[in-house]
Amino acid sequence: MTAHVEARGLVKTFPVRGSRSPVRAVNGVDIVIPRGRTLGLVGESGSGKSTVGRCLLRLLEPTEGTVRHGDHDVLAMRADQLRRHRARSAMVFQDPYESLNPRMRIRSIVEEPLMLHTDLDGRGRRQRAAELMRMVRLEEVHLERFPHELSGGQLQRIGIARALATDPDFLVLDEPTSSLDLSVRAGVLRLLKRLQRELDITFLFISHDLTTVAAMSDDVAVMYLGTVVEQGPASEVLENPQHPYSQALLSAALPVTTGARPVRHVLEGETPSPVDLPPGCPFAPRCPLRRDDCVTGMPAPHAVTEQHLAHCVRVPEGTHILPARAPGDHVPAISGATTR
Ligand SMILES: Nc1ncnc2c1ncn2[C@@H]1O[C@H](COP(=O)(O)OP(=O)(O)OP(=O)(O)O)[C@@H](O)[C@H]1O
Repeated sequence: MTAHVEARGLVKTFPVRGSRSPVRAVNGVDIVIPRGRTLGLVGESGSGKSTVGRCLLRLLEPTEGTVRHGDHDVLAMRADQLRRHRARSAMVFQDPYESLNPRMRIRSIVEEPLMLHTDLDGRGRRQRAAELMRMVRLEEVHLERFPHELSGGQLQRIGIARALATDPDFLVLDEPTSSLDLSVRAGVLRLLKRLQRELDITFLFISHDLTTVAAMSDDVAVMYLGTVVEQGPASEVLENPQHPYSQALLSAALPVTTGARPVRHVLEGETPSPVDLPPGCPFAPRCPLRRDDCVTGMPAPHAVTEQHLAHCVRVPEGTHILPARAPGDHVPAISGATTR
């Protein structure tokens, strides 16, 4: 399938005060999302997921690489082209109480992107705001309220309405349900799915919650320390992870209710600092299957199936499966992997 949104060789560094080495938050990421599909981006906290999302929207300026959206080379756009292009994409943030201005009425929050990116007059904006409220299944009367008068679930629907205001065809959803009560999460996820289907929107769906990612995603990419270590169809990556890091991440998040006793893989040590990246495979220092050639260069992607890539030198040889641990072994604390 042809890409609707695509990044190649994406790198983003941030300067560190008092150090000559920058943080390499994203270190050479390739991503492809076909039109109307969802790529789930998973990985522990600090692995670079949000930075990738912001670079795709050019809310952050990538240090290296290319980003394409539709027919456009996003990074080549001048300021005026970029301003027009911004109407075609948007971001939904984790916490709507933080991301939406508490001093603005909901109407102003929803209509602001229309002011910035369209020529609609006051009447046109009011009509669009009313339409957006219907799309996110909220009553119009909420437009006259302030954020603190709405529940978390209602407010995230406002965040979605605002993101959809200019009729974008690409959304970055950065943990869109993590701050919500369990009881309202499913409703917001169903809403997102319906809107995606009806409006043919492409999603990058960032989440710690692997259950949610499984429910939402067509494809999944697993990030570790600024790189994608594995990506492919969601069912293959989540049910049959190949990269040792993906195996550990997913095993830490196995639902405890499944029949067989889940095998959980222990990872020793801490994730290295993105200021001082290890040579070769970023996971090598913690990988139980590490060998000498893991540190000599970044492993080339190996095609497990046509669409399923794993960046591990052992995968082509079939020696990449982590050994099972004895029952009662310590359960690893891989931050960010949950089944909440
Ligand atoms: N503006 C910034 N300045 C300096 N370092 C940054 C900045 N933004 C992100 N980083 C660093 O880049 C790395 C990746 O961060 P990022 O937020 O993209 O990860 P993440 O996977 O989205 O994490 P989380 O799940 O906690 O949001 C981290 O080490 C983070 O500290």
